[in-house]
Amino acid sequence: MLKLQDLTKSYDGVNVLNNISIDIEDGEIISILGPSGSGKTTLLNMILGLVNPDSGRILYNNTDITNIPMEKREFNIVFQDYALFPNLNAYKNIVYGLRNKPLISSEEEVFEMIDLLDLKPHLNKRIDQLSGGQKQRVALARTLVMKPKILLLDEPLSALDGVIKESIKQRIRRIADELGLTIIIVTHDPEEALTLSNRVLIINEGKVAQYATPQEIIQSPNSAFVEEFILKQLTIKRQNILTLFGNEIGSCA
Ligand SMILES: Nc1ncnc2c1ncn2[C@@H]1O[C@H](COP(=O)(O)OP(=O)(O)OP(=O)(O)O)[C@@H](O)[C@H]1O
Repeated sequence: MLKLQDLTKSYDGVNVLNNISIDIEDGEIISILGPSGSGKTTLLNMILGLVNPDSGRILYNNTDITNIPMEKREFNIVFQDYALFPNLNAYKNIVYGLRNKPLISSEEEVFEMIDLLDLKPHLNKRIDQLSGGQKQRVALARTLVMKPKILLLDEPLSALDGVIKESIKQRIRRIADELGLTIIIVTHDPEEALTLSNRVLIINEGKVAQYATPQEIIQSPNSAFVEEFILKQLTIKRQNILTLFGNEIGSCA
């Protein structure tokens, strides 16, 4: 279990995160959701070990890891731009991290991951010959063969279009189910957070606005902010679709 206890952070005297305390169970998919500048990436980087909190603690399986450096935490992140090596083909990207730690995944395990992410037909392609969704899957495979204890994803779906988005969402769910892996995702899209996660952490101005299951958030938003920010966006989306259908029906008549 990962426990964040009273995490607080300021930059240049400006408070960015304020007493963030949540528990994350093993195998859960958690989304961190909030408006731009609310502190989502700062919190993700704190869990990863890239940013130190000013105060508070991070516990992993009851061990205090607050001062443990990033490489020793054995968590791993897929960045928004995938950060793949353009001069290597897809397969070489996937196994890159194993060159110094070959015992982490056997060749059989690497190919199981390639199968899980449906990458076999693309292994010999250069990165610039891959679509956005294929690049995302290569980035996921490259990270997963290193068997991270926790997988962090920074806006994993924002660059993908609708159909590919749904397929990557399904794969992320399968990875959590089949590997029992804890996955923490940063997003600013309420629909993505509510449809993908077991629990959603909504942060606003550096504070926990609500931390609950998607169902609880939809049925009982605990503040005007949650209702406005989250539910209003979904309502607007729904209205836009209904309006579109209305116009189409109108134009057919
Ligand atoms: N290294 C830094 N130095 C100074 N200020 C920073 C630094 N990193 C982040 N901030 C500030 O902290 C606040 C929160 O930033 P953060 O990137 O965590 O927000 P976010 O919710 O991820 O935003 P977005 O959705 O736009 O990516 C912002 O006001 C940002 O300008």
